[in-house]
Amino acid sequence: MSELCRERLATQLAEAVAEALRQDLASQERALLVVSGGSTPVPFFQALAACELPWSRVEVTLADERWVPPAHADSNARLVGEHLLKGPAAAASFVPLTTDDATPEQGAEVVAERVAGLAWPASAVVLGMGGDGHTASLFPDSRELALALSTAEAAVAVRARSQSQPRLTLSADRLHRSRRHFLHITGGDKRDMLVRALSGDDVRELPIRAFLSCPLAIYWAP
Ligand SMILES: O=C(O)[C@H](O)[C@@H](O)[C@H](O)[C@H](O)COP(=O)(O)O
Repeated sequence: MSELCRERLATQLAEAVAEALRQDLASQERALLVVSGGSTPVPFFQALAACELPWSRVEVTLADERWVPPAHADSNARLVGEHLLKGPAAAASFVPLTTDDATPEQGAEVVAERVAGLAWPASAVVLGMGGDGHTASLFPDSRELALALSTAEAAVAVRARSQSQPRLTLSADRLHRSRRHFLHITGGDKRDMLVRALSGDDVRELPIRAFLSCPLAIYWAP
């Protein structure tokens, strides 16, 4: 049952995001979509790839990335390439968050400049959430969390004990620069975490809270 619910949720989210892009493309030449990685988005990516859009006018980038080569199994760029940028959607302009530098600290400035040049404000930012209340790579156990929550820079290198790889995340400020925000989560544990996040305001404890004070379309299925 939950599988069917999650498929329907993914389709509904894809239709909402496609409509957001269409609305903005009616009045601007290019539109930006920011998506998250992980496992939850896969059916959403597949449903969105099937949507009718002027994909050549759509820019796609990530809310965050693991600092691994694009061909690595853990790469979010690889995930987007395998599930979203297929068929007509392959005409979209994908902007990765990694460079050839050995560390995200070395590559962060170049990535920040690359990201800053996109069609902000985004038409849509689609966030996920981890079981620890993180979103993008804004991790409660990261020493760089305070910086990522406060900087005006577009991208920040982050490391977290809970994560096996260093990361590059868009800053909270940059992720807020969108006309629409969506949160895509599934299952009881994430529902419970969202309830907990909604009942407090300490962003450093649960970074998803940084996005609970703006309009947020929550797409949740069991
Ligand atoms: O790079 C990542 O992993 C994501 O951007 C991350 O923020 C993700 O949205 C959450 O960790 C939820 O991941 P799942 O969908 O796999 O639970």
